Amino acid sequence: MSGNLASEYPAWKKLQQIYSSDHSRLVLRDLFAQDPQRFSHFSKEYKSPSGPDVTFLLDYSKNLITQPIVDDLLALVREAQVETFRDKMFAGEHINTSEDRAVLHVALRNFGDFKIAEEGTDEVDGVLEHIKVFSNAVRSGEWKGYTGKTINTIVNIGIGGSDLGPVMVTEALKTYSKRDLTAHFVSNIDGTHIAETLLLCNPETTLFIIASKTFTTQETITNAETARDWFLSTAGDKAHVAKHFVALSTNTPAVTAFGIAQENMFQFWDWVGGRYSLWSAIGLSIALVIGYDNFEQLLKGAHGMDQHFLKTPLEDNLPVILAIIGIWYNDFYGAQTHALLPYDQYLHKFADYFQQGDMESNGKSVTKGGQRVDYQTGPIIWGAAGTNGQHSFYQLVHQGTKIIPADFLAPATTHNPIHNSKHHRILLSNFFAQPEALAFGKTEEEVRKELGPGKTEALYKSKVFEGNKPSNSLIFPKLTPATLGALIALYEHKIFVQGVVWGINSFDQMGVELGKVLAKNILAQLAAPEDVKGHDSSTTGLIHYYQKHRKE
Ligand SMILES: O=P(O)(O)OC[C@H]1O[C@@H](O)[C@H](O)[C@@H](O)[C@@H]1O
Repeated sequence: MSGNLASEYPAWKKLQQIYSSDHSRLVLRDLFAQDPQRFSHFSKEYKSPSGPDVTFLLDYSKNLITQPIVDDLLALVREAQVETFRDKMFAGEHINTSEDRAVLHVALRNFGDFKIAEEGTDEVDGVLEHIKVFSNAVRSGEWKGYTGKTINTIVNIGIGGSDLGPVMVTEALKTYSKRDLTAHFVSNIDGTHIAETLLLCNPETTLFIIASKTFTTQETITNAETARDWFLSTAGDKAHVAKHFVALSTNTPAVTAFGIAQENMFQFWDWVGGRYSLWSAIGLSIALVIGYDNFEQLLKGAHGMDQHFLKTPLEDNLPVILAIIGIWYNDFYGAQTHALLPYDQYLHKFADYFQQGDMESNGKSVTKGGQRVDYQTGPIIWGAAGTNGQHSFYQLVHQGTKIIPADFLAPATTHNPIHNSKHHRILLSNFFAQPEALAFGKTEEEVRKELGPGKTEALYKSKVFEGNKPSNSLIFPKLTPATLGALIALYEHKIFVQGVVWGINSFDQMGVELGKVLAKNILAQLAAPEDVKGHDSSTTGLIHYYQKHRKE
């Protein structure tokens, strides 16, 4: 986030030369054969420096790297002054320059360690206490609806960062959830989303959580108004709203104008980016679902990773290692995407979550200094829970023409050891097998030996796996709240490091604005064909078709 062009760093130029001269020699079969200790050279075990016990193993040996390449990538990190910018972030400096804001999601999980001078950071504990008291009251049944009944359903209405984090975490930690409290998440402006959800709700026992940092987001406010109308159509008296609607926001006047009392508002601050907000009041639905103590464990697990990121030398710093490996493929190998492949059904929303986390952060093409970059920035993030992906897109990952770096993640122990853990052993055998198959493939010689003579040349060729497909493997003992917190923070900081190296601002999101403005303009023109003005022929034609065929 220095604003420099990454391509001007000496280490960048050196890495380009290394790629040109050496990449054909970077063959995993050979690299493993040459160094029997490769696994121990390129794997690290994380142990949380404080708080709850969190540990995991990151194996990055199946990457197209050597120690000199790692050293040059670390030199790049130094030249980009990543450590300086990291320290600025933790100190509360306004590193989000375009919006003149601090970037302080780390302050939301700072159990007293870091000194941060920014307005609002001293209010964090108070909001956590509010979350604790409120979530305990709802979960215990002490909080009653307007007819005196206990709340058994919550509906979080929010979008983007005010939705994806709570969705991902409540799914990931479902095993810790209060099973008699059902949680729904409504995000889409498509009326289908709220309509289908309301069919499952009883106004007497439902709590709506309106989650919006700005409290101006069209989707969220429209869905919230619809929910309020639906509620009032049964409850009648507006005074009952107080028992059934709470808000999570930085915008007190807008929350009050909506009709939510200030005591039912959970505050956060402009230094919390939407996609980094699950640790803030936006996490209220998480605390309701898994309980406040587990929510706090999540925060503490993340805090441990913050300390690791802040204090560990670069060569042992796990977010830095993930970041440099990503840069190596993204910028030198020309990889377009990065797959997140958790072998854990509970993590089935992990890739969706980091689609926003990574792509909204690093999907930029201008440096902080305003220069157009002449290299690739953020990768396309995608993925699915294993083993489902194996039966759909892995074909392309194994034998397609693209290089697709991937992270495989799995717990050693499952929360559901059914059938004597048979399921889990099968799952993990796949978790181990896929990176192995990707890295080492199957040669033509091996195929010929296996099939024997007399087959067509085409068949021999089609069964070859070229291998040399890179991946990281990350294995942890069990998916606990603290472990999940550490994993999320690991990826958050990876995104940070990459953003600094690329010289971009990872903390604004100007790219989401244009479409919103155009949609607002078009919304005002939808009534009649003669209102449709100022568009290209394609957009005009599409709107006219809609106007001709709609039935409202
Ligand atoms: O929480 P809000 O203000 O309703 O914003 C929701 C989302 O709105 C989007 O426009 C932003 O790109 C996201 O970053 C944000 O998370």
